[in-house]
Amino acid sequence: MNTIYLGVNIDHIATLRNARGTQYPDPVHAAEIAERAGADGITVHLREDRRHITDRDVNILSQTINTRMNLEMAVTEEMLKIADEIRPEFCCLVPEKREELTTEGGLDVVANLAKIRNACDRLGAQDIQVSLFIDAERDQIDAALEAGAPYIEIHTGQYAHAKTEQQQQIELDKLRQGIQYAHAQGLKVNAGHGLHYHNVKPIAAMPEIIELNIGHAIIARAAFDGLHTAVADMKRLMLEARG
Ligand SMILES: CC(=O)[C@@H](O)[C@H](O)COP(=O)(O)O
Ligand SMILES: NCC(=O)COP(=O)(O)O
Repeated sequence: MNTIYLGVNIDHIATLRNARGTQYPDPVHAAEIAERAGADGITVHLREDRRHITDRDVNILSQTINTRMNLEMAVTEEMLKIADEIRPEFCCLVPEKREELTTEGGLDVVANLAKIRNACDRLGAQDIQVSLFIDAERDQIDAALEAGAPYIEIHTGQYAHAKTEQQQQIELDKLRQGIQYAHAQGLKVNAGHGLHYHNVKPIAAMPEIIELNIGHAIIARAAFDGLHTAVADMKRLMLEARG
């Protein structure tokens, strides 16, 4: 049975810091604790509005992370230039709307194929592994292949936010079909968004998945149990699910 990796998204450490304009809690410190607790990578979303993670955070993290950085970013010239300067191991291209509370869906690769293919080419030329954050839809998966991305990250938000067990099962089946299809096409498959301690196992059990990127639920749990325990507990659940 193959293993599964945990990318810890530390955005909301920065949300707490920015709430008061203090220097604490520092995402740089959080990354060090998360890695000690078993994180296989650190994910940060540098949003256009810098509502949480800032350019300072990304710059320092790029010099201090011991595992690997997954820089989430919109497909803009500004962000592509930042990725060129930072040279993270991974870039995950995500949709972004200023008014959104959090990411609301996957990238529309079908409608933006030329732009996204160009971004994949530019990032790939800098030896950055590109992942496209998409919904588990065949047309988007096919478009991701056409765009030349080696990875996709399947958006698990619909599953995570399902209101009933029946709807959750429907969303889980959609995810499973999309993940199996993408894997069969030769894509490397990650997943994330809205996963927490009570819904992560069915996703982690899917053998095609390489990595889960999880943030909000871990940072929330850290408020009560501490970040080291929150990360270690999530990693343990994922490995238990994988068997
Ligand atoms: C793409 C995704 O699902 C998250 O990684 C993203 O970072 C969510 O945005 P916030 O972190 O701002 O909630
Ligand atoms: N791409 C998903 C991610 O990095 C974390 O999303 P969430 O767990 O904060 O919803």
